Amino acid sequence: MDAYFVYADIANHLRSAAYRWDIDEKDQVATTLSFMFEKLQCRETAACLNGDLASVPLMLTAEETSCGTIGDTDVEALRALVAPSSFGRGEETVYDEDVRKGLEIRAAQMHFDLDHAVKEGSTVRDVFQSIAAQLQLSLFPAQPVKLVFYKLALYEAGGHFSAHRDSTHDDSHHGTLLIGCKARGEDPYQGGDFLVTTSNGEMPFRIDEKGWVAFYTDCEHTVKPVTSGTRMSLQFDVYLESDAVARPHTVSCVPARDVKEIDYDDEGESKAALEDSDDEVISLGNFSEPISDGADRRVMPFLLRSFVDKLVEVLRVSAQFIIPRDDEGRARKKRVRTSNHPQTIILPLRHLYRGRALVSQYLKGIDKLLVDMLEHSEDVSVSMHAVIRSKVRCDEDPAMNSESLGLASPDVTLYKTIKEPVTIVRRPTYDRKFIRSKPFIEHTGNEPQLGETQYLMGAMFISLKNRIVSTRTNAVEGETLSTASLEVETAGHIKEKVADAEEDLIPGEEGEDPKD
Ligand SMILES: O=C(O)CCC(=O)C(=O)O
Ligand SMILES: [Fe+2]
Repeated sequence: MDAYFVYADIANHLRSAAYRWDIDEKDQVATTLSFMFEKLQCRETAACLNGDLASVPLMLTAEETSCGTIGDTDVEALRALVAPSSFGRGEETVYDEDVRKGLEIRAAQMHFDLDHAVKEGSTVRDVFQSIAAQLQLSLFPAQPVKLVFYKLALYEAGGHFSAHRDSTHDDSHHGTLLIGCKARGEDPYQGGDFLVTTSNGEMPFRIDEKGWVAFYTDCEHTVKPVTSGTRMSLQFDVYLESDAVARPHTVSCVPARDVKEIDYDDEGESKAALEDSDDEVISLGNFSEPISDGADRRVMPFLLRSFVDKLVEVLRVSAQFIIPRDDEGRARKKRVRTSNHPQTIILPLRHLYRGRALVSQYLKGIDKLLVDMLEHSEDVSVSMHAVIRSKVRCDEDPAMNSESLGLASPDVTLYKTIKEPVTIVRRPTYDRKFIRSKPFIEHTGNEPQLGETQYLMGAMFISLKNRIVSTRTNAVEGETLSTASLEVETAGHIKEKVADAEEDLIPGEEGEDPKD
């Protein structure tokens, strides 16, 4: 059954089928967990109409003059500054019109006059501030949000950019914001559709001067070929950091908020988001995401809570070592092993994180909501690590086939094999794309050699905190312990082990697709 795997003591028992824990009836509860995990959906894009954007002037830095506004852009003035757009392929910077055909102007050559009044009583600064506040509510709840101008992109007929993820420019960089510009004296561009692929499906947008679109940096997106006209977009990087960190080209920064301040109604929409803003909200709120099949699947806060409750239940059911107590509550000396059920649950992170950004302050979407809830849980402890899963395939001798699970080091090799049994909760429609994989040994020479693939992902490790779980009657190897307490010895040993390794860990890495 694919929904859920257990790996046990793999290093020492590579070929032992006995250590594979298949799901049978008693494991229904864990299977349920996998389906519940799948149901946890969270928005990964946000978009909003904002009538004030059109009157924001675009300033050319060298001349200190404007080249019109977002709603009426002097394309001829921009043409003197444009350069062809490259993209990143692995470590290289590449020009390849099959992947990307477009022009751009870098942030150093343009800026915004933040004090300019767009209408009575409100300035360009206020316009960006309102966008940053809405991004915080919709994509980055309670996290500090900073908007930093990155570039202007210009596509003419034939221009396009095939599916890619945006390059991240720092560990704190987690989103992209786009605002379209209208070319002066031209009809609106044709073609040039903008598609964002989220883990909830594909979302189409039109990039124009009427509003803004934002998405997490690891969401793949595509600019379809422009068929006529001039398509321009202003691109901003979204950093999760306060204004104590100085960054050139910053246009706005909203500070972190106390999580408790965010007040979600029963629909999972943030009430504040709707009250604070005059803008027409297309999609706001942290828990809902209209998806492309037309269904409006919503993740209510209670779904998240019941998922965490179920996690705790599974861990309790799996509690492996129990210390029977006598009537005075003293632990009996001998520990009785009742099962080899895993005491650690591994939840793969849904998003990608670079370098050392695998920390709760930088998590995105459902990852962030889950970690926040787990960190506040009285029942479980949570830590995050890069996990590597290796599959070894031996065509000569299929009995040699094996899989192992371990912690990854910065060079994406196995750092430490996880020997304890663990449960990995996989979504039934789990998407490989979010995990980097590489075949690293080929069949070579005359000798048969193992073929091996590694998958790397960021994951949460969850285990019960050390505590008395319950006082109840429990059968232990046929013996009935009346008034016995069950004390669960947690999988803390995994956590300690990981703590030694922590310094050198690299989390879920980005793939090698075209990036910008
Ligand atoms: O212009 C756009 O809509 C976005 C372009 C883009 O994805 C990029 O330049 O990375
Ligand atoms: Fe992009």
